[in-house]
Amino acid sequence: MPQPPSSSFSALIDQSIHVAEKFTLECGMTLKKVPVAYKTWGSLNENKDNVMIICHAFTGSADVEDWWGPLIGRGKAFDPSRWFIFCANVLGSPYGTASPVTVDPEMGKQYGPEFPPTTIRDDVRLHKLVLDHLGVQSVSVVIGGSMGGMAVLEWPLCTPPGYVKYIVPLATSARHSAWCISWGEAQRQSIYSDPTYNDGYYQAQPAVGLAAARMSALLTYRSRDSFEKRFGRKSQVDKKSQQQPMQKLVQGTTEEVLLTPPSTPKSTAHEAFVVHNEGHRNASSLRQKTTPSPTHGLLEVVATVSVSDTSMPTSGEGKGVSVGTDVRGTRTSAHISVPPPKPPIFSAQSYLRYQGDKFTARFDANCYIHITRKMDTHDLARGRDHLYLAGLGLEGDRPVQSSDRGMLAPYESTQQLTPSAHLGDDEDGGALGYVLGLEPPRALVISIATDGLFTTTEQEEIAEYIPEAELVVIPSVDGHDGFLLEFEAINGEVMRVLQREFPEVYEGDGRRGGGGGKEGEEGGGFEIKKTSVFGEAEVDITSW
Ligand SMILES: N[C@@H](CCO)C(=O)O
Repeated sequence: MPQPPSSSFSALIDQSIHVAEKFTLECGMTLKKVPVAYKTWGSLNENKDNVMIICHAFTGSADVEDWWGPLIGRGKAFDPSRWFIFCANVLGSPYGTASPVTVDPEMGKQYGPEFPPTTIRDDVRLHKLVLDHLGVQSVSVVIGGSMGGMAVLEWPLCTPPGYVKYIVPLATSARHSAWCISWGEAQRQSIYSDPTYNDGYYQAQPAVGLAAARMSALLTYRSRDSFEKRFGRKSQVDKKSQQQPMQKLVQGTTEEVLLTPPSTPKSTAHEAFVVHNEGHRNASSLRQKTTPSPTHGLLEVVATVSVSDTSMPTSGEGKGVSVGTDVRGTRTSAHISVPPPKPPIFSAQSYLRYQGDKFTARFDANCYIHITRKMDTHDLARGRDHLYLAGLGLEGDRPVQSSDRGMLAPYESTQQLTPSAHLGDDEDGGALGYVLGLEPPRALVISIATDGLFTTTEQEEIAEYIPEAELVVIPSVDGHDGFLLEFEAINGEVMRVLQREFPEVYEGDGRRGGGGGKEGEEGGGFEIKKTSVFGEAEVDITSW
């Protein structure tokens, strides 16, 4: 099987690669020659402790400028003139760190579906090796949202006490909820159901399944009201989105697949078939289909909707189509005197398809499966119940040691599935509350008010058990992705706590020079200046 370079996706990013000679994962497997992709901005101070770690979300990368760009710059929350900012790509992501698209140095071929399972804790331990390599002595603050927020919560627990001084988790949870686990499962099933997936041993990206997964994921990242406000029942008149071939990623090159079924109706039944399958992206199976029976009966339903509901968008080519009702009350076939109507395309539908295509050009299906499973393992109390018991004096007299904090907590499937005590079961929050109590004090926990994926209740739980933590709920119509879009509000909140917690860092004008893309840039506004490749910011929301 021809192998693409492992950098086929990561080549998009100007980043550094550190290679760890070997790394043992929580699952017990040892990876050799492990690439870790990372980016830094600013420079280390003399004490090598002015360190700000930023943790990326599910499909993000080490390129913070791409997805949180408006937060970086002089006078902003991520100020490279004051901070040494570090962001590393997670295991399993296609953007440079070891993943299913990486070539296994021992086998000489991509890991593919054989890439071993990894956890958020593995990411933290691996990224700390890079910080050690860079000479970092301790970390002032760790900030990140969604999956990045999971890592934020794990950093202080997977490193020696005091190594991390402060944390800002956004739009995240102390453990992955049943709701999130279920969405991940549904999205994996979309990928598995693509006939080209081939158990993960594909040469060409199973783009149809991956696009479907991204479409449903995207809906969980937004909100009902944001879609209503943006799209309503508008039609999509741009023919591009209906007719443009979808690009399939094939080992770094692209091939085209027809998006739409044959468009010349041979009969009214055939037209119904075409309308029925509008948007069905598996063009090859459509080509193999036999013409459906004219008595199929679907035409009536579809044609009636097209012409009797005047609020339905149409391409404008359906004028003159009439649908009658005979004396027995049975619908008759559409009377086609002019070219038949194209299936109606709502703007909202078209946007989803656009997002699906955009995503398959930048992400890998095996990586998608891998990272959703990684998030499923997230539970701060997993394997740490003994800390809680020791705290209650129920596990002998052994004092809690730093090595207990989960740095190499055993990972077994049974443990992964063992629920920790539920918050609220005990007044003290049980094991999870106890573990949250080990986090650095005064954390700023940020929630997006309309987040239906990682709900405000989950951030309330985090804030309740971290000593003296503060919860800020940011109003936003955008749902979960608000953490990638509400730049000004997030910047203000993060700046406020950083100046309070690290007054010494804000003395003077800040340093100039050193490495870092936006070193000299003054704060400026928070408008989106460029459409993010990896994040959700779009300059022109109508450009698709
Ligand atoms: N929309 C973002 C956040 C998900 O939590 C992503 O795709 O990574």
